[in-house]
Amino acid sequence: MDITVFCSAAALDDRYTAPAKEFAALLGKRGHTLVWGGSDAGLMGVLADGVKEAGGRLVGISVELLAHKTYRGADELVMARDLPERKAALLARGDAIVVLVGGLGTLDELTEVLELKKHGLHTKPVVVLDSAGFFAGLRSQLVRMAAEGFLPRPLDELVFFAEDADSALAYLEAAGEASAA
Ligand SMILES: C/C(=C\CNc1ncnc2c1ncn2[C@@H]1O[C@H](COP(=O)(O)O)[C@@H](O)[C@H]1O)CO
Repeated sequence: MDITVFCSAAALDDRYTAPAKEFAALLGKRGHTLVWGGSDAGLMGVLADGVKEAGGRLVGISVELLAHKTYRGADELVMARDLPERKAALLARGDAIVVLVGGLGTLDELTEVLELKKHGLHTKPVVVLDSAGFFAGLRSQLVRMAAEGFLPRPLDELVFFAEDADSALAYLEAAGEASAA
């Protein structure tokens, strides 16, 4: 599968880098392709290094504004003109979306992907890898939205919260097999 990953561009401690490395190693070993923002910054760089070391393929979708932070070892690099074009390309290139810990950029990417899915504009599986309980607050906000009628579809149709890398990838692989059947 081609798996689009959104995650932090910040340098983070081991609570967050260890699960990202574990996910990257599994992704590469199982023959998947990483599609990501094409940067070597922070967790984005850690993820790309991990996938590369594990023998996976890398497709970077960067943007002119951030060209100076482009990761050097990608198998394919696409340069978008602006951030909206890049976000659309990141969604279009992946068979599935995974979100690792991140800040406002990652949150913006996640909410856009969920909003588009809510409207039926894509049907790709979306997995949030909830390392160290980082997404507990967001998850409880989404549960409240669902319980109080703010969402037109069940929350579990929109997003799956995974506790670890193994269950994140298992969910995606099962979803990929189901859509191929
Ligand atoms: C210019 C610097 C770092 C480069 N920054 C980025 N490079 C590539 N992609 C980025 C960068 N910053 C944000 N993004 C996108 O948003 C997500 C990360 O944002 P967050 O706020 O850190 O969560 C990520 O998925 C990217 O697609 C500094 O030297």
